[in-house]
This record gives sequence, structure tokens and C-alpha cells, in this order.
Amino acid sequence: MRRATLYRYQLPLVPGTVLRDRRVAEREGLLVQLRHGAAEGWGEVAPLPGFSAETLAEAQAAVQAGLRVWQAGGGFSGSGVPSADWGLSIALAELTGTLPEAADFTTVPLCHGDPDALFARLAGQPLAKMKVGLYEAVRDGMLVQLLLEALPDLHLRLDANRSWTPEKARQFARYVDPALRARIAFLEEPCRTPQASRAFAQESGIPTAWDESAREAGFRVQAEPGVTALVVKPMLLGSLAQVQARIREAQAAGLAVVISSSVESSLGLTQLARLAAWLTPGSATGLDTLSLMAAQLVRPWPGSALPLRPVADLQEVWSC
Ligand SMILES: O=C(O)CCC(=O)C1=CC=C[C@@H](O)[C@@H]1C(=O)O
Ligand SMILES: [Mg+2]
Repeated sequence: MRRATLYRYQLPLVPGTVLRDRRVAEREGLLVQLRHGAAEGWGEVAPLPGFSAETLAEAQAAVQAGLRVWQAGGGFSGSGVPSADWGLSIALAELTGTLPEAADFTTVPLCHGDPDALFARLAGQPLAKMKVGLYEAVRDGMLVQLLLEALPDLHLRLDANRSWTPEKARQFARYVDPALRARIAFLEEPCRTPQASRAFAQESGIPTAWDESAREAGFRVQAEPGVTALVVKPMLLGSLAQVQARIREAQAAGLAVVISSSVESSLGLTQLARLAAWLTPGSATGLDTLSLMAAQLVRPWPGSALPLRPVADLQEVWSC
């Protein structure tokens, strides 16, 4: 007998959390629980406001339609709603044992805050990710220069979320010594258009990684000068099969693939750590977003001191 249950969650985010120019106070989503005989599988469905095209209500409707088909003995057929397809397909992969248990919990620290706190946090780290583009480009360039100069073992991943005009990007680069730029592993989406980002990468020697561009219609994974990596956020992309296909294409084109968070709960993040160990071994993940939350959900992330909310605390919203 097949059974499916949907739970709704709300997790407070630390005050001041900003996602694409907006302050966000809490993260909302659904957990899917599938049961078939003694087997169980979980998945998370949590469209990310400002990044996902669908609302949570639309995702819930798509998941329920998929679950009704599955419960009646059918297979998984994608709905085209990325968060619904990801959550349902990963729950099925867990149920059937397709998603291996082994996980890679070492992730690249995501850094915010004032420069002094950053120095203390990054001393001894080989690799860290820093947001740029939130303040003046010149300030970002000076901070990157300071960090790379002061911490000679540090490499950086940067992310501008498409904030810069070509001129702003040049202002940033002007403040980073050409000799230090080799320690910038990549800069995600420096400019407002992919064409401008490509041109900036070639002009500055700072490699680009695609994130937002990879979710646009017409995007093709390909080897191109100045582009070194592809960021994959499964919650924004779609089913496990779509995620696997995207990773395979990128690897075949010689791009590094970084499995990255869409600010999932600890349950979703631990599944992404398992996905990374399975499909992108050796590529450091971008999953350091649990510290934005006030609690963990159902499954703990190893080493996190945040309180864990058990299934019993969740609100059941639907079952079949
Ligand atoms: O990729 C990482 O290292 C962490 C996740 C991360 O940076 C992001 C997650 C979700 C939305 C954005 O704020 C941001 C990104 O743009 O990649
Ligand atoms: Mg990004």
C-alpha cells in the first residue's frame, strides 16, 4: 500500500537575512513523506521567493497531483514546476534506495559581515564564498584585495548576482591585483547580462560561473572562454533526472559543477550533501545556509547546534 503525506513548515530566518534585495523573515515550504510497505522517502518542496517562478501554493497543487498518480500505482511524471518535481523525485529516489546514503558535509563557508569578523572566520580556510555587489563595487574590490593579501592560503568564490554594469565590474577589478586574481576560483554572474559577464571574464582574467543564466530559456551548457563552473540549485531546476542530465552535460563540457543551496531546511540540505557525494564528488558544495535559520528540521546537519524540530511538530496539510 502506498501512502503520501504533506507537511507544511515555517522556519524563522536570522534577522536581516536578505535574498535578492529583499529582507526575508522566514522560510516556508513543504515536506513530502512517501511510504510503501516498510520503505520510506522524504523530499522538500520550497520555492525560493525572488528566485523561483512558482508560488508555494502552485507547487503544492503540482505535488498533490503527482502524489495522487503515484498513490494509485503510477510512476513519476514531471509537472514542469521545478520545486514540486525536485521534492517528489528526490523522495522517490530515497524510497527506492536510488539516492545513496553517503554524504559530503564539508561545504564552502558563506561569508557576510564586517571585515574584522571575516578575517577571524577565514584564517586557515582554503576556500570561502563571499557575496559582492551589495555595496559599492570599489569597496568590494578593496575587501577582496585585503582578504587575499592577508590570508595567502585563501581562495575565494564570489557571487555578484548580476548586480554590476560593465563599468562597475571594471571598478571592482581595478582594486584587485592581477597577481591575486588567480585565487578567485570564480565570480558568479558579475554583470546584468551573460554577454557582459563573458566579456568581463575575458578582460579581467576572473573566471565566471553561471547560476541565474543557467535557469533562463535558451541557456546551453557549453565550454566557453572565461567560464569555469556551473552552479546547480536543484530546487530551482527540477526533477532528479533533470538535475542529473544538467550535471552530466556540464561535466562533459569540462565545467566544474557546484551543488548549491536554495536555502532549504536541514532535511533538504542533507539530501543535497548526499547528491553531491554521489554526482559531483570532489567538487566543494555551496550548502552553507543553515546558519541563516533558527532551527533544523527532522534531520540534523552534522555539527549544527541549532535545535531540531521533529516530525511531530509539523503541521500535516494533506495526505492520500
Ligand atoms: O552557493 C552557495 O555557496 C550558498 C548559497 C547561495 O549563495 C545562494 C543561495 C540562494 C540564493 C542566493 O542568495 C545565493 C546565490 O545566488 O547563489
Ligand atoms: Mg549565485
